[in-house]
Amino acid sequence: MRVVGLMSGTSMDGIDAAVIDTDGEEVQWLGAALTLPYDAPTRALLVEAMEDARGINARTDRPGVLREAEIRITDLHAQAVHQLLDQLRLAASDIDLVGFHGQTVFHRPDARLTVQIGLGQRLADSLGVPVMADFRAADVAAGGQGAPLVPVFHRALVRRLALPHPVAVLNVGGVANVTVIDGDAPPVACDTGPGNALIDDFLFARTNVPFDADGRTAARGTVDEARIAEVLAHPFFRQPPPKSLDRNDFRLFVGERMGLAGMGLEDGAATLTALTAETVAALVPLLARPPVSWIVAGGGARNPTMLAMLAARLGAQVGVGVRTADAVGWSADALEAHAFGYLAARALKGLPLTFPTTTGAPAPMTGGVLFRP
Ligand SMILES: Nc1ncnc2c1ncn2[C@@H]1O[C@H](COP(=O)(O)OP(=O)(O)OP(=O)(O)O)[C@@H](O)[C@H]1O
Ligand SMILES: CC(=O)N[C@H]1[C@@H]2OC[C@@H](O2)[C@@H](O)[C@@H]1O[C@H](C)C(=O)O
Repeated sequence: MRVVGLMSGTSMDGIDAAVIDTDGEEVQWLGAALTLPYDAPTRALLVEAMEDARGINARTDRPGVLREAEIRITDLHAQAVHQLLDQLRLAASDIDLVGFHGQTVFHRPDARLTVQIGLGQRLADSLGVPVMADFRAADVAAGGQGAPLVPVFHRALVRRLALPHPVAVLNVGGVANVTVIDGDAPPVACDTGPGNALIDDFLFARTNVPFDADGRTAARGTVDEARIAEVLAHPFFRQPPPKSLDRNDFRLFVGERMGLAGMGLEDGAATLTALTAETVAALVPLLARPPVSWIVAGGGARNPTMLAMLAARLGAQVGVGVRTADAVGWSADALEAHAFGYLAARALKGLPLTFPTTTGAPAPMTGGVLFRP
C-alpha cells in the first residue's frame, strides 16, 4: 500500500505529512515528507482549544472553540496532503490510504478518555481517499494508556538496522517518548516526561519566540541540578512503563518546583533542556537492560544542546551511542508522520497497534476507525 501519514503533534507547530509504502508488516519505502506550519492565528486557536478541552466529559464533546478548531485543522490536513502529492507529482488516486492522527486536546487515560480532534469523514470526502483516524480510542477504552503508538513502527524499522541491542528510539516532541527494542522481545515503551513543550512555553513567555532555535539560548545558560532533582522527585519518574502524559501534565509542577519565574532566560532554558535529558536517563534503571544504542527523533534531534545533554546523561557520545534518526537513514522530522501511515496500513489489515508492554492494553490490540469517501 502507498499511504500518506499525517501528524499534528503536541508542539502545535504544524502538520507533518509523509508518504510510506508498506504492507503493514515491513516498510518498503520511507518516502518524501513536508511540514505545513500553522500560522499564528491557528496556533492561538489550538491553544485556546486545549484550554476549552478541559471541559470535555465525553469523546464527542466539543465545548468552546473546539468545533471551529476541528474543522480548521481538518481542512489544513487536506491542504498538506495536496501539497505533498503535488511535490511528488502524484494524484490522490495514487494513494491507497491516509493515516490521520489529528490533534490531541485531552488525554486522561485514567478516566478512559482521550480526544484527538479531526474529522475523518470530512477529510476522506475532501481527498477522495479512505482515511484511518482515531487511533487511540480503542486502546484507552480497553484500559490502555492510548500512547505511545509508534513503538510497533519503531520495531519494524529497527529490525533493518545492524545496531547492537537493546536499541532505544527516543522521540523528543512536545512530550518525549521512548521505545526499547531488545531482540525479539516485545517492544517496551512509555512517555518519559517533558520534551520541548516546556522549553517552548518558557521561551515564548519570555521572548515571544516559539522555540530555542538550535538550543542556542540553553547553551549559554547554567544548569541548576538541584532544581532538576526537585522535579525528578515526582512519582511518575519511578513508575515503570507503560505510562503516558498529556502535554501540560508537568507544566504547573515544573514551574513551581523549579521556581522558573525567578530564573534568568539562559539558565531557565538550560535547566529545562537538561530536565528533558535527565528524565530520559531516569527511565534506564527501570528497564530490564540498559539500551546501548539510542536513536533520537522529533524536533529535539535538531537541538545540539539537547543532544549533548542527552549523551552526557546516558553515558554515551553523540554519533556513537546516541545517533539522530537522520543518521540511521530515517527522517527525524517525519518519523511520526511515517508512523501514522504505517499504523493506518496495520489497522486496515486488523493487525495489532498496541501491546501490554507499550500501552498496558490487556492484550495486543488493533485500532483506528476507517472513513470511506
Ligand atoms: N532547530 C531546532 N532547534 C531547537 N529545537 C527545535 C528545532 N526544530 C524543532 N525544534 C523543537 O521541536 C519541536 C517540534 O518537535 P516535533 O515536531 O517533533 O513535535 P510534535 O510532533 O509536535 O510533538 P509530539 O511528538 O509530542 O506529538 C518544536 O516545538 C521545537 O521545540
Ligand atoms: C496522547 C498523545 O497524543 N500523546 C502523544 C504525545 O506526543 C509524544 C508523546 O506524547 C506520545 O505518547 C504521543 O504521540 C506519539 C506519536 C505516539 O503515540 O507514539
